[in-house]
Amino acid sequence: MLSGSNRNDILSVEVPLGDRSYQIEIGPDQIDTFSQTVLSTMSDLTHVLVIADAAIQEPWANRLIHSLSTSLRDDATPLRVSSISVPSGETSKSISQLSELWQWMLDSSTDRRSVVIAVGGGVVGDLAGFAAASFTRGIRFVQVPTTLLAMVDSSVGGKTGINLPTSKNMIGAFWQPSLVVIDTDVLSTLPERAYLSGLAEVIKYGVIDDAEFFAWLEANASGLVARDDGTVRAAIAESCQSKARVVGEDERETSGRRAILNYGHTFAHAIEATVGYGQLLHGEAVSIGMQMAANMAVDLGICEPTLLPRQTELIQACGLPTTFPEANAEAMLPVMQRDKKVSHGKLRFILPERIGSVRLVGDIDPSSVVKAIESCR
Ligand SMILES: NC(=O)c1ccc[n+]([C@@H]2O[C@H](COP(=O)([O-])OP(=O)(O)OC[C@H]3O[C@@H](n4cnc5c(N)ncnc54)[C@H](O)[C@@H]3O)[C@@H](O)[C@H]2O)c1
Ligand SMILES: O=C(O)C(=O)C[C@@H](O)[C@H](O)[C@H](O)COP(=O)(O)O
Ligand SMILES: [Zn+2]
Repeated sequence: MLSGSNRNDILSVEVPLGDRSYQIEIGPDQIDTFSQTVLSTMSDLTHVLVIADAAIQEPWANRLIHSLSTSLRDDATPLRVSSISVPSGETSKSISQLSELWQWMLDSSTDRRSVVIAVGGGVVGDLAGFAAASFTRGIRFVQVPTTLLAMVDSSVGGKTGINLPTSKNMIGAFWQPSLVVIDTDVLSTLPERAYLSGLAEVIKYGVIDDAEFFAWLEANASGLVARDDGTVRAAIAESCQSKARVVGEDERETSGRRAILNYGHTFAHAIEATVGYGQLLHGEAVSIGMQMAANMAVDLGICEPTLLPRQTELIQACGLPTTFPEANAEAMLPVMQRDKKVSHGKLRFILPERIGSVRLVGDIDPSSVVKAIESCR
């Protein structure tokens, strides 16, 4: 773990994807020197398109834009910088918002050498990433995540996209960023609820992939909730390492390995869609979804008995929900039928066997699904 490192250290994690490999730079004080980092990765850069969450335009996006517009390239010419802000919240992952971005990109004379810079949480990262993936069939993009959730999960791995009214992330593309810059200082303005939401995906890595990390989280939950600097950076680095490893093994979720990152998500996405996007934050829905999945695994007799109480205790210690009284199995089931893991019309779930190990389980009777949902009401 990284807990002993100096505050000013920048830690680099590589996402290993052959000639599309990229770095994740993790550490403080990176916004004001952002242009140097980008130009050292993309020396041919002439035009950047900054797409930012409206809530963080001031101060973070404006500081990053200042860094870009005041720097010169090797040949002493300035970068051309265009910028736009996107309304905060899940409802911006929509076709109408995407369409606005496409028009703006066209009006800004975007060409194949332009680069999109996504500055925000998972909403802006997914939306701007898909705008980059689709405009002129794909231009480069850089992720600058500003929520904990985006730092530990959504900015890494290249899943980009938007929602349909009843289906999360149903339209999108695998489109890898060229670089991910995680400036941990930006977390200082993140509201409590959004911060805690990110801890759900951190806990997920412990359950799916790393029992030692899970035990570390149990021992450090209070430091994480209190945003202790070293503890937070260690959790981000460990999470990025887990995600980079899994994505490197199965970039497009074809072998089944990457599907483990979907632990709790079949339930979570159905909750988000049925209660209305934005009512619950993604991480809150994932916490409840992981509880439903663990209950299902216990019910099917495939799960070691201490997992559920340990997972419950850690989720609660991180200030996240473990129950959801409004969960409506009747409404959720048809939405779950459109989950991307459905195969031959059958639902498949990532279920835990023990802390640090999960597997993809198919052919589950709908009555077990209903029981799992009701176990968390
Ligand atoms: N692509 C992937 O692999 C992947 C992985 C996980 C989640 N996701 C997606 O990510 C989305 C959730 O992301 P999120 O939790 O970051 O939500 P979000 O992007 O909606 O951000 C949460 C809130 O924090 C605000 N905010 C962002 N940064 C801030 C800062 N530094 N200071 C103050 N306020 C700030 C935003 O305005 C918003 O209100 C969901 O759509 C989910 O489906 C995608
Ligand atoms: O990167 C992945 O793979 C994930 O599944 C990460 C999830 O945390 C994330 O919420 C993702 O957007 C879900 O993707 P989907 O394919 O189930 O829509
Ligand atoms: Zn998720």
